[in-house]
Amino acid sequence: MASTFFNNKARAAAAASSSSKPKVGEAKEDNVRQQPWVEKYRPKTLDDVAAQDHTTKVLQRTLQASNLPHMLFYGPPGTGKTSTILALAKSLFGPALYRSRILELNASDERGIGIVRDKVKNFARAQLSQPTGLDAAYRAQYPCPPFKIIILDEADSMTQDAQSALRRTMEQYSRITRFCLVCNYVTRIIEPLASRCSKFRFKSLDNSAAGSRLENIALAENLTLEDGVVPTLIKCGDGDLRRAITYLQSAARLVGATKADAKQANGYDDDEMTDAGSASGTITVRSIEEIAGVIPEDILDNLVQAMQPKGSGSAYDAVSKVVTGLVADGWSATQLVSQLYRRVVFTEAIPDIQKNRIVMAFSEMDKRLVDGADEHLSVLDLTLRIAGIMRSG
Ligand SMILES: Nc1ncnc2c1ncn2[C@@H]1O[C@H](COP(=O)(O)OP(=O)(O)OP(=O)(O)O)[C@@H](O)[C@H]1O
Repeated sequence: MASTFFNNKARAAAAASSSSKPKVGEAKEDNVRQQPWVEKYRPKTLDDVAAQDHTTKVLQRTLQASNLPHMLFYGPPGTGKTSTILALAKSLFGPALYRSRILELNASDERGIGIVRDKVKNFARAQLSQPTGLDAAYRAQYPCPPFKIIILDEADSMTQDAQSALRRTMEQYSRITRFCLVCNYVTRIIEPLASRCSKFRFKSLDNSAAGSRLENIALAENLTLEDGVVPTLIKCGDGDLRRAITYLQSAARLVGATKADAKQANGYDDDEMTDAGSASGTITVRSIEEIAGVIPEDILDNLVQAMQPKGSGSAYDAVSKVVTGLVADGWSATQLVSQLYRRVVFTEAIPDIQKNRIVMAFSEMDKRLVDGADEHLSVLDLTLRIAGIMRSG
């Protein structure tokens, strides 16, 4: 099973590193190495934000005018929403004022009505302290406008009551406090709140923007990539750059583990790394797919084959056998649903009228899985329903 494989690798890497004595400077280097790359390569300025040109252009203008409206950033995960508001806030206030002028609440904070009445309101109404000790050069670089910013990340997970309570606070203290709501699903933000904000839509990164970002990271980290790794990362990331970067870092760790194993087994020290060591340092397409939990095409072929109409008999035995095997091998139901979706919906072989019903079955299954239904039963139900639809002609 994929996860066991990686756990063993991770254990081997940990064992290898704990048995060797750290050299001077290694601990610090390790900290840098272990820092999540999504943070390390988070855009620092608006110019660094890739593929959201319209949004960054408008925000550059507000930056020059130093006057922000309340804002609502929405769009798919990992497309730069949080990075953009953080970069904007840093450009407005600089390091000296950033902490006192920004309140950032994210999904790990409780965001019921209590927190809006308490933490958010208290910060929103607090008078601005006059910045002291900022020299002319600092003021020339950072506009330091006379307001604070409250960033509510994942605002779509706020309760309706909490969102309603926010309306009044937004209005009452707008002179000294601006809000930036960040969310994936704009429809989950109540209309009176949305209408108080300027809306900015973030789109999934196109392949070339995501690809060049990933290539730059690989270059900066001195990684060797097999042909096809970047397109595979883009495919597995599915428009989410955060996910693609995380897969790349996991694969690089695995390569690190392989090098450590090789060094330990062969007794080489750092300066004596051989060709064998560097060859094992190449990141492969398969390693990315393993990390992403991508189900190999031949396994998916078997499932699709079992679902095909054959004579008048039931598909149950054939489908159930493949699904039981998939579950026993530990493949995630969500992954299976997403790969199967692409297979079934993009094929020409199924008529549109059937696809219509199949898509309905997928959407119901997606909801069930999000609600925590049993994975085995859900996948079995979905695949049998699709088989039934295909048989019904
Ligand atoms: N447009 C982008 N330009 C450059 N880097 C990006 C971009 N989008 C995402 N990234 C990378 O992905 C990481 C995550 O991005 P970010 O947190 O801004 O996404 P998000 O849209 O706020 O996601 P979520 O909706 O899940 O909160 C960043 O640290 C950065 O490395």
